Amino acid sequence: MNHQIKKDDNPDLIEERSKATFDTDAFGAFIWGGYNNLKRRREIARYYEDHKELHDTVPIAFMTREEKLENAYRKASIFENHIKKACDVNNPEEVRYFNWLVYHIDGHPTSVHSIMGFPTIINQSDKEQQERWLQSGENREYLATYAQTELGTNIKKLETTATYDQKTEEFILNSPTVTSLKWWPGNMGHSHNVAIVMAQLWINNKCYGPHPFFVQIRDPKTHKPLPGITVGDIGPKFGLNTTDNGFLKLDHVFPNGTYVPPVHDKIAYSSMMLVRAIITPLMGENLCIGATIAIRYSAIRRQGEIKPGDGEVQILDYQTQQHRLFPQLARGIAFLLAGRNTYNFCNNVLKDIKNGDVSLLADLHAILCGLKAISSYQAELGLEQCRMACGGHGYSAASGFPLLNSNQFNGVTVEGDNLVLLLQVARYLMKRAKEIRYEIRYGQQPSKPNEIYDYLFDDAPKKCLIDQAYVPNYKNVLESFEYLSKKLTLQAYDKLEQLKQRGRTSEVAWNECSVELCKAARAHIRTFLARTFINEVNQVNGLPLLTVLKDLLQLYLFYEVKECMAGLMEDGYMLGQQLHYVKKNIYEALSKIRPNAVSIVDSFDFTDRELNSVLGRRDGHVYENLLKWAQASPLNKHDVLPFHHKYLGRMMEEARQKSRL
Ligand SMILES: CC/C=C\C/C=C\C/C=C\C/C=C/C(=O)SCCNC(=O)CCNC(=O)[C@H](O)C(C)(C)COP(=O)(O)OP(=O)(O)OC[C@H]1O[C@@H](n2cnc3c(N)ncnc32)[C@H](O)[C@@H]1OP(=O)(O)O
Ligand SMILES: Cc1cc2nc3c(=O)[nH]c(=O)nc-3n(C[C@H](O)[C@H](O)[C@H](O)COP(=O)(O)OP(=O)(O)OC[C@H]3O[C@@H](n4cnc5c(N)ncnc54)[C@H](O)[C@@H]3O)c2cc1C
Repeated sequence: MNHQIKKDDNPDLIEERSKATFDTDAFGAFIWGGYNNLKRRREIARYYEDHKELHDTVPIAFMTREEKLENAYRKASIFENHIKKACDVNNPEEVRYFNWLVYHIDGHPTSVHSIMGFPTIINQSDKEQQERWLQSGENREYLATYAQTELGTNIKKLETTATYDQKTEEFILNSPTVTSLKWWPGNMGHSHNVAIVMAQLWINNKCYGPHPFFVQIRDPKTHKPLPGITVGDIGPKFGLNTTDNGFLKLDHVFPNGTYVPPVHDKIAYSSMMLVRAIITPLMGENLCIGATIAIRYSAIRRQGEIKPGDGEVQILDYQTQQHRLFPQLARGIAFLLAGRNTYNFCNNVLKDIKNGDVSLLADLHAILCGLKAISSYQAELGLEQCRMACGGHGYSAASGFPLLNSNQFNGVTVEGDNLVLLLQVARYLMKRAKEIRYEIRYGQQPSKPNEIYDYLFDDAPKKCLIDQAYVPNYKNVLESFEYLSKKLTLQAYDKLEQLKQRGRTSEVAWNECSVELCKAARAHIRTFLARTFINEVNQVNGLPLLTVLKDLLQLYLFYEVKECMAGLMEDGYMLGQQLHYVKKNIYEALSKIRPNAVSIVDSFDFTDRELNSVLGRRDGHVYENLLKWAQASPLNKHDVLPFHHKYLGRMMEEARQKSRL
């Protein structure tokens, strides 16, 4: 049953919704982690709808950058009062959702304080510092950005220095070169007045590596930059244009403090882990939003005939359109599920770390790096497919895609370039490979058992077992991913070792294997995503929901296997006939999903505000609203543009006069 049917909606959508074979609320509860969460989302969305002061005065697409910033600041100034009424502020998902409704994809203009600056203070300060800065940070008496990236350096080699002065007992923060300027920190340009500056710590001429420092960059009252601080906005970007990403130059600035060594030398990186954990479900949500817009639009757009004489069909009936869109839906769901799992894992490990237990830190780091890299890349490609699936209207800001996709671009870069992060996964895999090749053979115990990589130590079947069974066997597909991941991991490891035996240094050998290393990392993460999706679906009771989820799972698994076919077939593990079964499973899944497609996207329960798209409107009244949208364009305030006669009008007039001569 589809709960979104309303009698005045577009008739094609009513028809689509009436065909649902499952309960959309049950699906929504599965996606958002239970019925109560679904209910809370609806209550929060209603709160947002009822409070007009939180709405945009005109569509964001029609605003200049300054207007966007002012609009975001205006909302931020009243946001704190509202959020306490709308949400349980201790529930991060409720807070995130309310933020999304109010600010949409451009984000809260103090988001870096919430997701990076302040968490760094919470997780990386001692008791005394917490007493001084926790409550005031919570109250937003100050706003802290996270200033790590520099104009031209990598993080191990950061150039910003924090030198301890024994006499004054102060740290002196300095940007010694132009390349050491902090560049990119969010909300640093104008909004925030404190920066958590990552700088190389020097004590008694000894460097202790990058450490975070709490630096007041603007006067708390006047908001003017403090002496020694040069700060500003880095200019317009592809997206996130309500975020004033900034530059910062420190000229011998003196924040005071003492040095307390952390429990692990990578604790300083824990703020990045938290954000990486947030990014994967966000990528899932973005992709599901794009798929919702494109699938609804494809259900109301009629173009061409399949059976001559039968009339124009909904473009969603074309197999090509389904093949373009449904895998995005399945991937979006896979990212949401894996993201939720690892977010919980991340919070548990961060709690352990606070108690001095860092045993799971490396496992967590690797999985977060890999998921962030795969999900952001596939979401970017997938959103582009969604845009293209909407034809010309997909290119209009009215579709929502220009804002969504241009913001999405940052996903592959923020919190570490994707390839750099895949190489971190590969580092971790090479340690497991070493255990497989040497340590276990010589009687040593492998590292602590862990569901994420145990398969690397198991003997999987040597032949692919995918067959043409009517009910697909997911275990056979999962084993194919495991086989590929293990093979690529060991191949990369053996190549590395051979190169080293031939005299290459570790670093040079690493570089010469880095494409293969990234392939191994991708295969490992694909395996994790597939396993998580299977595990989650296996926990579902209730046949109608289970059936539609299995259709999506079937599409996900076989689509991903097809993407890996070169690696699976090159050594004869998978045969040509099996590739044929894989494709058959994909096409079958597309046809099974087709009648439920609109109801599946309805199940996400996205409001029109979240979609921000005329094409994806819940009621399907696209064409009349496209006209309204165009008429609202600021250009159409004038019948004749104020500067028309100055240029084009004059040009035409002069041409007419000439031709009269
Ligand atoms: C569409 C919307 C998308 C998103 C919007 C949402 C929010 C985002 C908006 C804006 C916020 C953005 C903020 C930022 O970007 S903040 C800056 C983030 N910067 C980075 O992420 C830099 C990436 N680089 C790194 O993290 C490190 O350079 C890297 C981990 C790649 C390498 O570390 P290092 O330089 O130390 O070198 P290695 O020798 O390779 O590593 C040494 C060792 O340490 C281990 N390691 C590294 N990091 C961690 C960690 N976090 N936890 C645990 N362990 C870690 C690494 O595995 C090595 O271990 P070993 O192999 O045992 O030696
Ligand atoms: C919208 C946005 C918001 C941001 N917000 C913040 C913020 O709040 N705070 C902050 O500190 N930073 C922030 N950043 C910076 C961001 O974290 C970095 O841009 C990101 O980590 C990538 O680093 P980089 O720009 O130095 O790229 P590079 O690391 O220079 O990457 C450029 C290319 O070089 C390749 N490369 C680099 N190193 C290696 C290697 N070791 N092996 C192989 N290939 C390599 C990469 O794969 C990539 O292709 C933000 C960036 C953006 C775009």
